[in-house]
Order: sequence, then C-alpha cells, then structure tokens
Amino acid sequence: MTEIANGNGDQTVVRRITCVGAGYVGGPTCAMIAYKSPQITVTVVDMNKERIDAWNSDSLPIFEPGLEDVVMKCRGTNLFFSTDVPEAIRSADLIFISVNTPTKMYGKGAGMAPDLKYVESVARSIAEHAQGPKIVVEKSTVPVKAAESILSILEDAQRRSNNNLTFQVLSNPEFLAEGTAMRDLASPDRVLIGGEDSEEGQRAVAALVNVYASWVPRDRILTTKTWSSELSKLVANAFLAQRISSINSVSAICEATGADVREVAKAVGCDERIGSNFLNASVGFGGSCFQKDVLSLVYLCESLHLDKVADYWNGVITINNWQRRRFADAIVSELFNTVAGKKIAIFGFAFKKSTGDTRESSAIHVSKHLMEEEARLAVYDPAVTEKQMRQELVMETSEKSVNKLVTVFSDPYEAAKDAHAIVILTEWEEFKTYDYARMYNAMSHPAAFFDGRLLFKRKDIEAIGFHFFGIGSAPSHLSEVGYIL
Ligand SMILES: NC(=O)c1ccc[n+]([C@@H]2O[C@H](COP(=O)([O-])OP(=O)(O)OC[C@H]3O[C@@H](n4cnc5c(N)ncnc54)[C@H](O)[C@@H]3O)[C@@H](O)[C@H]2O)c1
Ligand SMILES: O=c1ccn([C@@H]2O[C@H](COP(=O)(O)OP(=O)(O)O[C@H]3O[C@H](CO)[C@@H](O)[C@H](O)[C@H]3O)[C@@H](O)[C@H]2O)c(=O)[nH]1
Repeated sequence: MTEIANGNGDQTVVRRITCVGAGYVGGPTCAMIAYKSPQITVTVVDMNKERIDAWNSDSLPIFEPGLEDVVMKCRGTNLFFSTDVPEAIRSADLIFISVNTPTKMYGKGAGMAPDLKYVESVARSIAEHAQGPKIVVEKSTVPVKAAESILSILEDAQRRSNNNLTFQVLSNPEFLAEGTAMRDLASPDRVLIGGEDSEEGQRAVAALVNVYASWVPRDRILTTKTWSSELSKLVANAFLAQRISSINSVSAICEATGADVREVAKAVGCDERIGSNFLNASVGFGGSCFQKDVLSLVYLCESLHLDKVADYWNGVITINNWQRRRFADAIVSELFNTVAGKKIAIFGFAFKKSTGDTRESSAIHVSKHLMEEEARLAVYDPAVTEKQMRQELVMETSEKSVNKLVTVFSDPYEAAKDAHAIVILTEWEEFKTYDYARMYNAMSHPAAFFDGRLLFKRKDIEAIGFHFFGIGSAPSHLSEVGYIL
C-alpha cells in the first residue's frame, strides 16, 4: 500500500483520522474504528470541553452498552479525545464532520429545515487550518447537496493557499441506533459512501472503503454518487418513522374496535414482503433523528415545489404528534377528566430503552400535557439524570411549573406510592420485573395503569386490580362484546 493522503500512487491509505464532534455518533464510531484498525490513529475533537473531559475520564459522557469497554481498550493508544481542533485538522488525512444538525429554530425554514451552521463552521475550520491533501467526510445527517456547499468553502481556501491544499468531500451517513450503537457499528447492515465520479473522487472513496473493510464485509459497503448517499439517509429514517406512524394509526383503530394491535402487527409482519421490524405501536417515536430528518425531507420537497410529496411525508409527523397527545388525553379522561393535584408516576423518560438520551422523547410531550392539567409528576428512569429531566421539562414548560409539579425519584416504588396512576413511557426491560401488586397496595384507589409501550398484558395488570389503558388494545368491554358498527 502507498501513502495517498498526499495523492501519490493509485491507492490512498488513511493513517490519521480526525473526527470533529464527540457526540453520540462521533464518539462510538471513532472508538470502533480505533478498535478495529490499530494501525490508524483516531482523534476525536469537540469545542465542548466538558464533553471531552468526560471522554477522557472514567465516566463517559454517553451511556451505550459495550462502549466503555472499547474506549478503555484504545484510549491513549490509538484513540484520543481533545479540544485542540486546529491541530487535529492539521494532522489528519481524513476528517469526519460529525456535528449536530438540529432542526433550525429561526429564520427561513424555522421548525423544518436542518440547521447547518455547525457543519459550516467545521468546514471553515478545515479551510483555515488544513495543510496538504484532506479527505473530508460528511458523517452528520445533512440535506442533499450539502457536500457541494462544504466543497465550495474548501475550494475557496484551496484557491487562496500556497501549501498544496486539495480536498475531496465524501458523504458517509451513519445508520447506528442508540442503545445498540456498538453492535450496529461492529456489524452494520450496510456502510454507505458517496463520492464524486472523478478519478480523485473515486480514489477518496476507495480510501474510506479500505478503512471500513478492516471489519465490514466488502459486499456490505455500498458506494454511490454523493447526492444519492445524502438522500438515502433521510429516506431510510423517513421509512422507519413511517412504519411507526402507520402502526400507531392502526393502534387507534384497534382501541376503537376491539382488535389488538400486537396481533395485527404480528399477522401483518409475517408477510416477508412487509417484515416484522419497527411495527411496535407506542406513545410515539422520539430521539434526535426521526422528527428532524422527516422534517428535513419535507422541507426539501417543499423547496423543490413537490407539495404532494411534502404532504405525504408530513403525515408521519402529524400522526406522531397526535399519538402523543391522544395518549396524554386518555390519561386525563380515564382519571375522571381531572388530574389536577393528582400524583402520577411516570416510568421512563429516555426516548427508548438502553439509552440515557432524552432528545425529543415522547415522555417530555406527555409530561408537558399532564403538567398543563396541573398533575403532580413523580418521574423515574433508570438511566436519565434528574438534571437532564428538569432541563428538558423547563424548556417545554417553565422553571416555576417544574419546581411545583415535578419530583424525580431514584426508586420506582417510592414514585408509585400514593400515586393515582402509573404511566409507562419507555420500554425499559426492568419495568417488566417490578412487583406491581406491591405498588398497587401503596397507591391511591382506584389506581390506573397506562401502558404506552406494549410492555404488559391487559389481563395481568387488571388481575392485580388496576384499571388498564394500553396503546392499541381495547377496553375489556369492547374486547368481550365486539364492536358494533
Ligand atoms: N444520535 C444518533 O443516534 C445519530 C445516528 C445517526 C446519525 N446521526 C447524525 O449525526 C450527527 C451528530 O449527531 P450526534 O447525536 O452525535 O450529535 P451530538 O449533539 O451528540 O454531538 C455533536 C457534537 O458536535 C460538537 N460540535 C458542534 N459544532 C462544533 C464545532 N464547530 N467544532 C467542534 N465541535 C462541534 C458539539 O459540541 C457536540 O458535542 C447529526 O447530524 C445526527 O443527525 C445521529
Ligand atoms: O417499532 C418501533 C421502533 C421504534 N420506536 C421508537 O422510535 C424511536 C426511534 O427508535 P430507534 O430507531 O431504535 O432509535 P434511534 O437511535 O433514533 O435510531 C434511528 O435514528 C438514527 C439517527 O439517524 C438512525 O441512524 C437509526 O438507523 C434509526 O433507527 C424511539 O422512540 C423508539 O422507542 C417505536 O415506537 N416502535
């Protein structure tokens, strides 16, 4: 193999990787690359010193099964975390841009378009500090043609420089899911790399292919045009989110008719053409990606004057918001149309199990609705800190309401004591193991149980004495008698 980051020979060999953005993607992805490729030195940089300090400590900034083990094996050997962005840019052959691209909250496209200011600021840092040839890789989720904007900024620097600067920009979106990040990275369904058709573009693509080929079978590494790669990421998330909204829309039909959404999902998913994954009805999808990326796709369609296509994908978001609201409304209505002053135990605040991440969690939205009705919330989550819960709720409501209405518990039994209801909002496995009869005895009566995650069977919970409301399963009188049109 020949050194190519400097363009000599036919093959480019990447020896030094820098990743800008030490978040949920940058941290685990780079830890995996360092672990699988000991010959590559990987440096992860971030402008957030607190986050970098945590990556360098015994208490990593994100909770992800298997991550700590890999980080501890590589850190200080070929994996480094630093705030020195300029130096990391200078020393790298290949630079991942792995910064956040949240939904823009101001100006044109507010509430829809992704905010690309962080991506652009990294491109400008690279333009300022790079010396020699660099492969720049978009790992962040971005709209189609973002690579073009990055390249314009870099080419401007190239024109003005006299130090052998050259750039290739690739798209390499990340498909890991939180909670299973290390497994997804170790054994991805596919790695997608988009690049330019030119000889230099294809050489850069081959260099990145070689990085992944250390552990990913070659037939799982797909290479495409840059724009196809960028669009595929948005479309993949839109398809996944669409499945959840589809089954959630069916859950409402089930509740109204006496059908059971679990049975319907199983029957439908048995068809190999449909498949059984991502058909779990729920209180609505959360997380930092689905809503943001579907909105980004909708905005793209609107910008292209494809209004019918925009409407189609926007329906995914409409149903998700409706599902959250519907569940919160059901809690109020089942508790005799008032929750004011009533203690309600909220089990689960993370947007899904096996993560401490609360971004866009449905728990925030359901809690907000209940707080508007003046319920007193007793919140328990095995992985989310009190500080994090309070921050999320303050952003959606006010500090005054949070101080007045929210108490965070570290023991679920204490959270449930004297409560009028238990509300399941995250699918943590440990929730299935509790002694609910013990909780029931210590609650206010009549006691209700709201399952927003299909973790429980109606008959088991009703046998304890609870009044049960579950997503996608009809109240007993409908199940027994059947629905008459
Ligand atoms: N979280 C996921 O599961 C996931 C999965 C696939 C793709 N993605 C996409 O990957 C991207 C990153 O997501 P994330 O969840 O890791 O975000 P994150 O918010 O956890 O991390 C981003 C980091 O980038 C840093 N940063 C921002 N601008 C910077 C700059 N100019 N210089 C240095 N550091 C800077 C921030 O301080 C932050 O620590 C997003 O585009 C997201 O849509 C996320
Ligand atoms: O059948 C299902 C599956 C998921 N969910 C919910 O959907 C949300 C998202 O779940 P998941 O996709 O597992 O987690 P993320 O970490 O958000 O991962 C998604 O978003 C990432 C960021 O783009 C992508 O990389 C991943 O491929 C994509 O799965 C969570 O609230 C889940 O509880 C359901 O309600 N029902």
